[in-house]
Amino acid sequence: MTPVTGPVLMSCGEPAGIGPEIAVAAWDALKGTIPLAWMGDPRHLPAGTRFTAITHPREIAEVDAHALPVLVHSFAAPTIPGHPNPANAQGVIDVIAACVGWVQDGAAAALCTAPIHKKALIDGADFQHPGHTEFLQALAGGTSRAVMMLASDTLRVVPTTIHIALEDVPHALTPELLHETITITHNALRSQFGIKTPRIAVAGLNPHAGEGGAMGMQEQDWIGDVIDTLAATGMNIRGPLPADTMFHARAREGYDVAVAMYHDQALIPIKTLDFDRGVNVTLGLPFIRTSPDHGTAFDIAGKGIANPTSMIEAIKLAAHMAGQHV
Ligand SMILES: NC(=O)C1=CN([C@@H]2O[C@H](COP(=O)(O)OP(=O)(O)OC[C@H]3O[C@@H](n4cnc5c(N)ncnc54)[C@H](O)[C@@H]3O)[C@@H](O)[C@H]2O)C=CC1
Ligand SMILES: NCC(=O)COP(=O)(O)O
Repeated sequence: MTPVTGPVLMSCGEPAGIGPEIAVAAWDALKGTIPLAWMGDPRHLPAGTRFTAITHPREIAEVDAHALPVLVHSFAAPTIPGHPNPANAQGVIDVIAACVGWVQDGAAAALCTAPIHKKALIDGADFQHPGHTEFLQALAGGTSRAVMMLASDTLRVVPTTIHIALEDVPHALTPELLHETITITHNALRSQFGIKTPRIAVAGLNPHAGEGGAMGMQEQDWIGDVIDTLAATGMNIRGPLPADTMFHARAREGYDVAVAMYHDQALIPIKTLDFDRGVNVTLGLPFIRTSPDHGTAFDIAGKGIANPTSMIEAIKLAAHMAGQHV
C-alpha cells in the first residue's frame, strides 16, 4: 500500500460536547508519532491549550512540537459546555466539509471526526443528513455509497440501515441494499484491513431469524437469497443468523465481521463489549474517515473527565489505513 501522506485532520464536532477536550488529549498522547491538526474555533478549546494557527495542513511541519496545530475556522459564538448554541451549527457543518476538501485534495491523509449532535445541527442549520456517514457520502459525490462499520479488537459490526426510525427499517431494507452493503464491507476488509478472505456473518431481522416463518418472513423471502447469491461468488458468508446468539464470545470467533439489519442490532454488542476502544469507520468512500464510537456526552463536557481512548484509537486506525505504520 502506498502511504497517504499528510496529517490526520480532526474536525471539531459539536463544540459544546467533549470533542475539543478529547481532541487535545488525543493530540497530547499521539504527538511525535502521528502528524495531526485540529480544525475549529480556538475559543472552543479547553482553557490553556497551547496551539498554533495554520492555514494549510502542510504547515504543521513548522509548528512547535508542543503546540496543537489549528486550522482556524471562526464560529458565530463561544460555547458553554453541555449547551449547544444553534448559532454554531453551521460552523460544525462547514468544518466537516472543509476537512473533507483537504483530504480529497491530498493535503491531508485522513479525517477523524469528533462527535456531532445531530439534533443541534437540524435545529440550528436545517442539516439535511442524519449523521456524518450520510453527509460524507453526499460530499464524496458520484456513486459512492458510505457504509458504517464499528470496529475494535473484539468485534466488527456493520448496520445495513443506519439512522432511521425502527418502524422504517423493514421498508428501508431491500435485497439491493443488503447486497451492496455486504459487498462494500467485503471489499474494504480485503483492501483496507488486510483480511484475504473475510468471514462474514449476517444477522436476521426478526427474533430467531424468523424461526422458519413463525416470527417474520424477510429471512425466507429474500435475506437468505442475498446470502446465497454472494456465497455463490466465493464469498465466505453465513446467515441469516439469530442476532441474539451471534455475539457471544464463542460465536464471535467464527467471523471477521457481523452484518446487522439495523443500528442498535449492530451497535449495542460492540458498545457493550468495548465502548472505550470502539472506532467508527466509514467504508466505501474515496477517502479515509474514522471517528470515536461515542457521542457528544453533554453530561460530562468541560469537566475534564472524558476518556479520549476511543478518539486515540480512531486516529491510530485512520493513520494505519493511510499506510502510516504506527
Ligand atoms: N460520530 C458521531 O458524531 C456520534 C454522535 N453521537 C451523538 O451524540 C449525542 C449524544 O448521544 P448519546 O446517545 O447520549 O451518547 P454519548 O456517547 O454521547 O453518551 C452516552 C454516555 O456515555 C458517556 N460517554 C460518552 N463518551 C464518553 C467518553 N469519551 N468518556 C467518558 N464517558 C463517555 C456519556 O457521559 C453518557 O453518559 C447524540 O446527538 C448522538 O447523535 C453519538 C454517537 C456518535
Ligand atoms: N451511533 C453512531 C453514530 O451516531 C455515528 O454516526 P455518524 O455521525 O458517524 O454517521
